[in-house]
Amino acid sequence: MEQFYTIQGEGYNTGRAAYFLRLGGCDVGCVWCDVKESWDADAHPRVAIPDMVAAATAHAGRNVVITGGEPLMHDLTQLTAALHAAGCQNWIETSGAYPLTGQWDWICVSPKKFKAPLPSVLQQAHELKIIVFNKSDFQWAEQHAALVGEHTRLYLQPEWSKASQMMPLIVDYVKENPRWQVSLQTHKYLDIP
Ligand SMILES: C[S@@+](CC[C@H](N)C(=O)[O-])C[C@H]1O[C@@H](n2cnc3c(N)ncnc32)[C@H](O)[C@@H]1O
Ligand SMILES: Nc1nc2[nH]cc(C(=O)O)c2c(=O)[nH]1
Ligand code: SF4
Ligand SMILES: [Mg+2]
Repeated sequence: MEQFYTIQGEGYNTGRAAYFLRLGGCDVGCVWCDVKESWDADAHPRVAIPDMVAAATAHAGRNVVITGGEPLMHDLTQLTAALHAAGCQNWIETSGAYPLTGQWDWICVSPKKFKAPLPSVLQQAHELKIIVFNKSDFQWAEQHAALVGEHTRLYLQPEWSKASQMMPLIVDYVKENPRWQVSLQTHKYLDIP
C-alpha cells in the first residue's frame, strides 16, 4: 500500500530508524483501526519484491517493519528471505490472526477481539502489544499474556482517540503490574509517518 522511511513509533523498538512496508489487505475489522484505507488489497498497486528491497536498502537504516493491513494474509517467505539476503533486520507488526510465514528478527503481536490470534503466533511473539480502548482491556491483556512465552515483552498502548481517558488507568496498572510497560504512538506526537 505504501512504503516510507521513518522512526519506529511503538513498542520495544521505539525510536529506531526503520523502513516501513505497509501491505494492503485486512479482514480483522477493528472499529478504531487507524489505517482503514489499507483493508482493501485491490485498492493498491502491486509492487515486485526486488523493487521493495531496493527501496528499503536505499537508506542508511537496515531495519524493515512489515505491517499493513494484516501482513500475514500474505505468504511472506520470499519477501523476508530477499530482505535478509540484502542485510536487513525484519520486524513484523501483526494481529496474529493468520499463520506466521517468513524469517523474523522481531515479532510484535497485537491481538484483536474482532478476530482471535492463533496460539502458535502468540508463542513466537517477542512483544505483545495490547491496545487499551476501555477498562475491560486490562483483563483481556492478562488473558493473552498467559499465552505468550516467559521472555515476551508486554506493552499496553492507548487507543489513540481514547488516550487521554485511558493513560491514567494504564499508568496505575503498570505501577501495580510491573511486568507490563507503556507504549505510546510516539510518531503521532512527533508528527512523522
Ligand atoms: C495498523 S496495525 C497493522 C498491523 C496489524 N494488522 C496489527 O493490527 O497488528 C499496526 C499497529 O497499530 C495499532 N493500532 C491501530 N489502530 C490504532 C489506534 N487507533 N490506536 C492505537 N494503536 C492502534 C495496532 O494494534 C497495531 O499494533
Ligand atoms: N512511525 C510509525 N511507527 C509505527 N509502528 C507501527 C506502525 C504501524 O502502523 O504498523 C507505525 C506507523 O505507522 N508509523
Ligand atoms: S488488524 Fe490491524 S490493520 Fe487490521 S483492522 Fe485491526 S488494526 Fe487495522
Ligand atoms: Mg500506524
